[in-house]
Amino acid sequence: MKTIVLNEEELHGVLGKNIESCVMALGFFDGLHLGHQEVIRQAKVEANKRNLPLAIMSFFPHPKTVLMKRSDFPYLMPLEEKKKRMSSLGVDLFYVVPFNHAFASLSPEVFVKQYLLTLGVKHAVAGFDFHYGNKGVGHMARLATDSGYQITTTSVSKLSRNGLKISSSYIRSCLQQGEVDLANALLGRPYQVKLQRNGSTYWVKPFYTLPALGEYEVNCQGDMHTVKVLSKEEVEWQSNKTLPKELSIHWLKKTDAKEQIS
Ligand SMILES: Cc1cc2nc3c(=O)[nH]c(=O)nc-3n(C[C@H](O)[C@H](O)[C@H](O)COP(=O)(O)O)c2cc1C
Ligand SMILES: Nc1ncnc2c1ncn2[C@@H]1O[C@H](COP(=O)(O)OP(=O)(O)OP(=O)(O)O)[C@@H](O)[C@H]1O
Repeated sequence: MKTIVLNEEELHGVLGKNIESCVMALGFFDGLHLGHQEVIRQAKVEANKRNLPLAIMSFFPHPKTVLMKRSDFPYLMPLEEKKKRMSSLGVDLFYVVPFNHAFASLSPEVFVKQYLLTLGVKHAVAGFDFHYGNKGVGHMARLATDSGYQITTTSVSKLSRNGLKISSSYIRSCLQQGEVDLANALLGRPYQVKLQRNGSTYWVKPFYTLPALGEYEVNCQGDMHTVKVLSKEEVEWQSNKTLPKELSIHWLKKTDAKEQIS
């Protein structure tokens, strides 16, 4: 999989080249949960049907950090992990567009023409609630029109669980409640976090979110352990062995009574 950070310069560079046609899935895709996996699965089917590569367009940082000025946004995974998972889902090209005020203010038509048509998109796939263009007024039902009927579309229906849309926000709220087992069910795998040793405890690495304070059973390289979340950033690891510099853990379940991060 090739990753391209698509700033203005890169885009203008692409304009001069003989760009290959593609099928593209669009969205932020934080966590790559079951809803995201379904969008990418359907996009892969469309790409295979046409014998075209599958591209993803994502954004960075998260639009809410720019539009709502949220500096403490609780990301579920860093870009590096998103890349690895995208690649294992059969994505050929991963475009990351820097999300800033200038980009956010593009009209839906200009976004579709300047970005999607320039990148050779023949078919676009996104969820029923994907929005694009200034104030988020663009949506899947008008993307074909915005492209002058050069792009066809697939709008993926809502994937729900317990009557609620599976979403990154839902997973963030599960983590905040310590409901890591429900977060795992929405992700389709145990939630993973990377930690870095800081003396006798561990700090969470950037772009991961810890669950609520308290004790949890976790899996670390196939072994079960108990850890204690001490704060939004800090984890205590109980072990008699020498502590490694870095740990990658998968959260399994909360083992004490619920406590919330205030
Ligand atoms: C060109 C462009 C401009 C956008 N402008 C706005 C905006 O002004 N206001 C807004 O709330 N969202 C805006 N969005 C963000 C979308 O609403 C949405 O958050 C983003 O495309 C990620 O999609 P997803 O959240 O469905 O993954 C824009 C998106 C694009 C692609
Ligand atoms: N449950 C779902 N069913 C169908 N499509 C979905 C679902 N969740 C997300 N999508 C689609 O996947 C793409 C990426 O979505 P996005 O990153 O906005 O996820 P989200 O989980 O809705 O995030 P958030 O909760 O932060 O709004 C978009 O095209 C979106 O419409």
